[in-house]
Amino acid sequence: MATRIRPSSKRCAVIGGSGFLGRHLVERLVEKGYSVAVFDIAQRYDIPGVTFHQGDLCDKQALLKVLKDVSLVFHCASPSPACDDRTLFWKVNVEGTRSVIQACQEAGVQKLVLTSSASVVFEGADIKNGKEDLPYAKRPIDYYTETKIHQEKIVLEACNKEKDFLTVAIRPHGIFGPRDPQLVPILVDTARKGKMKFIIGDGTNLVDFTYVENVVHGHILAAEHLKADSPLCGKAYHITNDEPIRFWDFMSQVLVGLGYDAPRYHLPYALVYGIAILLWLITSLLRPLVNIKPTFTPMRVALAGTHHYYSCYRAKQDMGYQPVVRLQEAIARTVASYPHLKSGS
Ligand SMILES: NC(=O)c1ccc[n+]([C@@H]2O[C@H](COP(=O)([O-])OP(=O)(O)OC[C@H]3O[C@@H](n4cnc5c(N)ncnc54)[C@H](O)[C@@H]3O)[C@@H](O)[C@H]2O)c1
Ligand SMILES: CC(C)CCC[C@@H](C)[C@H]1CC[C@H]2C3=C(CC[C@]12C)[C@@]1(C)CC[C@H](O)[C@@H](C(=O)O)[C@@H]1CC3
Repeated sequence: MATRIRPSSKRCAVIGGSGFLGRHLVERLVEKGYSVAVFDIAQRYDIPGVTFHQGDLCDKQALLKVLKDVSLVFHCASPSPACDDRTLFWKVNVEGTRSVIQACQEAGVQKLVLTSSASVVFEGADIKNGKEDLPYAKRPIDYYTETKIHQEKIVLEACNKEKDFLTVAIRPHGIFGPRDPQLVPILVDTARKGKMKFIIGDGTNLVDFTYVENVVHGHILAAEHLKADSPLCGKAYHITNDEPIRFWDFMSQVLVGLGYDAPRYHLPYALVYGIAILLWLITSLLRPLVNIKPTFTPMRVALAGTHHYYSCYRAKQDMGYQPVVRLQEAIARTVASYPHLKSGS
């Protein structure tokens, strides 16, 4: 039997490396001297020294070709939560992740770092300083999150020290920063439609928003600390900015920074949540005839009106994690990165 020569521990692949988080991760890995192969359904940029492989992670043979000479894989690919396609979520996040694991094992990859989500434990009720031992949500806030739960379980269960295949899951929450296609663009779009005048609830609910560079830092620390004798094997880790902020203060700071008015008028949480459920029911019934996407979905209202912040004590203890960019600096950098979204532009 031919023995496989172990590739350098600095040869890695980033599945989903063309995305928002993936690209920031690739850039930092290159800065740190890693040689990086990106595997993604799309190529959206070019960086010297990074090889791009266009393909679907559900295609095990295509993945195998890319993974055969890497020792470390980051899996941060997923359909966008906004795409609302249940078949695609299941195919990519669940079945596709199984094919990623098989390809890693067949190719002799030693470490797999999954980007999971803190929302795997969120059911719409307050979470204050939640630890990783909270049970998975029995009623997740949406189907995307349901598939993230399955995905995380599959990856963590695959950790096998005897087979020299180690896995870990990073659970970020509310990632933001330059080039994010989701949080700031949706917020600005909602403000431009005149729908950001209201605060849902009393406005005191605390939430984690995590700057993308801190999330990247957590991923790389996890990869570097993941060893057979380390506590990381088969575990999940919250990675946040460790500075919970009032949801509506965060939204207001971003809006005002971009030249829009901050929301001012309060609406009762239960009322808005009830209306969101009703709208969701009506639009679901009408879907065969017309595809309307409401701005205030039950999921967004739940996220906007409850506490959801998480402890990253475990990451501090096991991998020496500390955020590298503080929240106010992160907000300033983010606002400055969106000149095209400024009011009046
Ligand atoms: N953005 C957040 O707030 C947030 C929070 C917690 C967790 N996450 C997780 O972080 C990861 C990255 O999210 P993001 O915000 O960068 O999303 P993104 O949409 O910017 O990036 C996802 C990337 O995955 C790629 N991809 C999708 N389907 C694929 C497939 N079948 N094969 C290969 N590549 C595929 C896309 O082309 C894209 O480049 C995801 O796993 C997401 O669930 C995101
Ligand atoms: C219409 C307004 C009330 C809100 C406008 C901003 C929202 C679009 C974002 C505020 C919190 C964001 C968020 C996510 C998507 C965008 C928001 C709802 C996620 C659900 C995206 C998927 C991640 O896995 C979740 C996570 O656990 O980090 C995000 C949670 C926060």
